[in-house]
Amino acid sequence: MESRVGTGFDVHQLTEGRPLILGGVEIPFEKGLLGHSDADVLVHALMDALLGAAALGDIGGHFPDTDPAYKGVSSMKLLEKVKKLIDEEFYGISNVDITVMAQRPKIKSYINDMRKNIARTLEIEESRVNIKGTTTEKLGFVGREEGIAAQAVCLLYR
Ligand SMILES: Nc1ccn([C@@H]2O[C@H](COP(=O)(O)O)[C@@H](O)[C@H]2O)c(=O)n1
Ligand SMILES: C[C@@]1(CO)OP(=O)(O)OP(=O)(O)OC[C@H]1O
Repeated sequence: MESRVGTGFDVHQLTEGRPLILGGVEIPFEKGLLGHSDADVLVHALMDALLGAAALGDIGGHFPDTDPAYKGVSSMKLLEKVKKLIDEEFYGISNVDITVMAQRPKIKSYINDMRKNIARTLEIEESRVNIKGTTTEKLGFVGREEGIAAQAVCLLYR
Protein backbone atom coordinates (compact mmCIF):
# COMPACT_ATOMS: atom_id res chain seq x y z
CA MET A 1 0.00 0.00 0.00
CA GLU A 2 1.19 3.50 -0.89
CA SER A 3 0.77 6.29 1.74
CA ARG A 4 0.96 9.98 0.85
CA VAL A 5 1.17 12.88 3.30
CA GLY A 6 0.02 16.43 2.46
CA THR A 7 0.11 19.77 4.25
CA GLY A 8 -1.87 22.98 3.81
CA PHE A 9 -1.68 26.48 5.25
CA ASP A 10 -3.89 29.53 4.75
CA VAL A 11 -4.54 32.97 6.25
CA HIS A 12 -7.54 35.32 5.87
CA GLN A 13 -8.03 38.83 7.18
CA LEU A 14 -10.69 39.53 9.81
CA THR A 15 -12.98 42.39 8.89
CA GLU A 16 -16.31 43.86 9.94
CA GLY A 17 -19.44 43.13 7.92
CA ARG A 18 -18.61 39.55 6.96
CA PRO A 19 -19.84 36.27 8.50
CA LEU A 20 -17.26 34.08 10.23
CA ILE A 21 -17.41 30.63 8.65
CA LEU A 22 -15.03 27.90 9.81
CA GLY A 23 -15.40 24.25 8.84
CA GLY A 24 -18.75 25.10 7.24
CA VAL A 25 -20.12 26.43 10.56
CA GLU A 26 -21.20 30.06 10.92
CA ILE A 27 -19.81 31.29 14.24
CA PRO A 28 -21.39 34.33 15.93
CA PHE A 29 -18.63 36.99 16.11
CA GLU A 30 -18.32 40.72 15.48
CA LYS A 31 -16.00 40.18 12.50
CA GLY A 32 -15.70 37.68 9.65
CA LEU A 33 -13.06 36.58 7.17
CA LEU A 34 -12.42 38.48 3.94
CA GLY A 35 -12.08 36.59 0.67
CA HIS A 36 -13.39 36.02 -2.84
CA SER A 37 -15.08 32.86 -1.53
CA ASP A 38 -16.70 32.51 1.91
CA ALA A 39 -13.06 32.61 3.14
CA ASP A 40 -13.38 29.44 5.24
CA VAL A 41 -9.68 29.35 6.10
CA LEU A 42 -9.95 25.96 7.84
CA VAL A 43 -11.41 24.27 4.74
CA HIS A 44 -8.89 26.05 2.48
CA ALA A 45 -5.95 24.63 4.45
CA LEU A 46 -7.60 21.19 4.37
CA MET A 47 -8.15 21.30 0.58
CA ASP A 48 -4.51 22.27 0.02
CA ALA A 49 -3.37 19.35 2.22
CA LEU A 50 -5.53 16.89 0.23
CA LEU A 51 -4.40 18.29 -3.13
CA GLY A 52 -0.79 18.31 -1.91
CA ALA A 53 -0.87 14.66 -0.86
CA ALA A 54 -2.21 13.67 -4.28
CA ALA A 55 0.27 15.99 -6.11
CA LEU A 56 -2.67 17.83 -7.66
CA GLY A 57 -1.43 21.38 -7.09
CA ASP A 58 -3.37 23.87 -4.96
CA ILE A 59 -6.78 25.51 -4.55
CA GLY A 60 -5.73 28.67 -6.41
CA GLY A 61 -5.00 26.50 -9.46
CA HIS A 62 -8.32 24.65 -9.32
CA PHE A 63 -10.54 27.53 -8.17
CA PRO A 64 -8.96 30.84 -9.31
CA ASP A 65 -9.90 33.90 -7.25
CA THR A 66 -10.36 35.78 -10.55
CA ASP A 67 -13.24 33.48 -11.58
CA PRO A 68 -16.68 35.00 -10.84
CA ALA A 69 -18.00 31.43 -10.43
CA TYR A 70 -16.26 31.31 -7.05
CA LYS A 71 -17.46 34.68 -5.74
CA GLY A 72 -19.04 34.01 -2.35
CA VAL A 73 -18.87 30.25 -2.95
CA SER A 74 -19.19 27.90 0.01
CA SER A 75 -15.78 26.30 0.61
CA MET A 76 -17.62 23.09 1.57
CA LYS A 77 -18.80 22.95 -2.09
CA LEU A 78 -15.17 23.27 -3.19
CA LEU A 79 -14.21 20.52 -0.73
CA GLU A 80 -16.76 18.28 -2.47
CA LYS A 81 -14.95 18.93 -5.76
CA VAL A 82 -11.56 18.18 -4.17
CA LYS A 83 -12.98 14.91 -2.80
CA LYS A 84 -13.99 13.96 -6.39
CA LEU A 85 -10.45 14.70 -7.62
CA ILE A 86 -9.01 12.49 -4.86
CA ASP A 87 -11.50 9.73 -5.78
CA GLU A 88 -10.50 9.95 -9.43
CA GLU A 89 -6.91 9.16 -8.40
CA PHE A 90 -8.22 6.17 -6.36
CA TYR A 91 -6.97 7.51 -3.01
CA GLY A 92 -8.63 6.79 0.32
CA ILE A 93 -8.35 9.28 3.18
CA SER A 94 -6.75 7.82 6.29
CA ASN A 95 -7.09 10.95 8.48
CA VAL A 96 -6.99 14.73 8.50
CA ASP A 97 -5.83 17.00 11.33
CA ILE A 98 -6.36 20.76 11.27
CA THR A 99 -5.18 23.54 13.60
CA VAL A 100 -6.96 26.90 13.61
CA MET A 101 -4.95 29.84 14.97
CA ALA A 102 -7.37 32.48 16.30
CA GLN A 103 -7.02 34.76 19.30
CA ARG A 104 -10.82 35.02 19.34
CA PRO A 105 -13.40 33.55 19.16
CA LYS A 106 -12.93 30.28 21.00
CA ILE A 107 -13.88 27.57 18.50
CA LYS A 108 -14.08 24.66 20.98
CA SER A 109 -17.88 24.47 21.14
CA TYR A 110 -18.21 24.41 17.32
CA ILE A 111 -15.64 21.70 16.63
CA ASN A 112 -18.09 18.78 16.71
CA ASP A 113 -20.28 20.39 14.03
CA MET A 114 -17.21 21.19 11.92
CA ARG A 115 -16.00 17.58 12.17
CA LYS A 116 -19.45 16.35 11.12
CA ASN A 117 -19.49 18.63 8.05
CA ILE A 118 -16.02 17.57 6.95
CA ALA A 119 -16.51 13.85 7.61
CA ARG A 120 -19.80 13.88 5.66
CA THR A 121 -18.24 15.71 2.70
CA LEU A 122 -15.14 13.51 2.62
CA GLU A 123 -17.25 10.38 3.21
CA ILE A 124 -15.11 9.23 6.15
CA GLU A 125 -15.85 8.54 9.82
CA GLU A 126 -15.72 11.50 12.20
CA SER A 127 -12.97 9.67 14.09
CA ARG A 128 -10.72 10.36 11.09
CA VAL A 129 -11.19 14.13 11.38
CA ASN A 130 -9.49 16.16 14.13
CA ILE A 131 -9.75 19.93 14.59
CA LYS A 132 -7.92 22.03 17.18
CA GLY A 133 -7.93 25.70 18.12
CA THR A 134 -5.07 27.70 19.54
CA THR A 135 -4.42 31.35 20.27
CA THR A 136 -1.01 32.84 19.60
CA GLU A 137 -0.87 34.33 23.10
CA LYS A 138 -1.75 37.80 21.72
CA LEU A 139 1.37 37.77 19.51
CA GLY A 140 1.49 38.67 15.81
CA PHE A 141 -1.41 39.29 13.40
CA VAL A 142 -3.46 36.49 14.92
CA GLY A 143 -2.86 37.84 18.42
CA ARG A 144 -3.92 41.34 17.31
CA GLU A 145 -7.11 39.76 15.87
CA GLU A 146 -6.26 41.00 12.37
CA GLY A 147 -6.66 37.56 10.87
CA ILE A 148 -7.10 33.84 11.36
CA ALA A 149 -4.66 31.17 10.11
CA ALA A 150 -5.11 27.44 9.66
CA GLN A 151 -2.80 24.56 8.93
CA ALA A 152 -3.75 21.04 7.96
CA VAL A 153 -2.13 17.68 7.45
CA CYS A 154 -3.66 14.59 5.85
CA LEU A 155 -2.69 11.05 4.99
CA LEU A 156 -3.94 9.38 1.81
CA TYR A 157 -3.54 5.73 0.82
CA ARG A 158 -4.13 3.53 -2.22
N1 LIG B 1 -9.49 30.16 18.99
C1 LIG B 1 -9.31 29.25 19.96
C2 LIG B 1 -8.16 29.22 20.74
C3 LIG B 1 -8.05 28.29 21.74
N2 LIG B 1 -9.04 27.40 21.96
C4 LIG B 1 -8.96 26.43 23.06
O1 LIG B 1 -8.30 26.99 24.19
C5 LIG B 1 -7.16 26.20 24.54
C6 LIG B 1 -6.04 27.07 25.05
O2 LIG B 1 -5.54 27.88 24.01
P1 LIG B 1 -4.06 28.48 24.11
O3 LIG B 1 -3.77 29.17 22.83
O4 LIG B 1 -4.12 29.40 25.26
O5 LIG B 1 -3.13 27.32 24.35
C7 LIG B 1 -6.83 25.41 23.31
O6 LIG B 1 -6.18 24.20 23.59
C8 LIG B 1 -8.21 25.16 22.74
O7 LIG B 1 -8.83 24.09 23.37
C9 LIG B 1 -10.16 27.44 21.17
O8 LIG B 1 -11.09 26.63 21.34
N3 LIG B 1 -10.27 28.36 20.19
C1 LIG C 1 -10.91 29.14 -2.88
C2 LIG C 1 -10.61 30.55 -3.30
C3 LIG C 1 -11.56 30.88 -4.49
O1 LIG C 1 -11.48 32.22 -4.85
O2 LIG C 1 -10.94 31.34 -2.18
P1 LIG C 1 -10.46 32.82 -1.67
O3 LIG C 1 -11.54 33.33 -0.79
O4 LIG C 1 -10.06 33.66 -2.81
O5 LIG C 1 -9.25 32.45 -0.71
P2 LIG C 1 -7.66 32.29 -0.90
O6 LIG C 1 -7.23 31.32 0.15
O7 LIG C 1 -7.03 33.63 -0.93
O8 LIG C 1 -7.45 31.64 -2.34
C4 LIG C 1 -8.10 30.43 -2.69
C5 LIG C 1 -9.14 30.67 -3.78
O9 LIG C 1 -8.86 29.74 -4.78
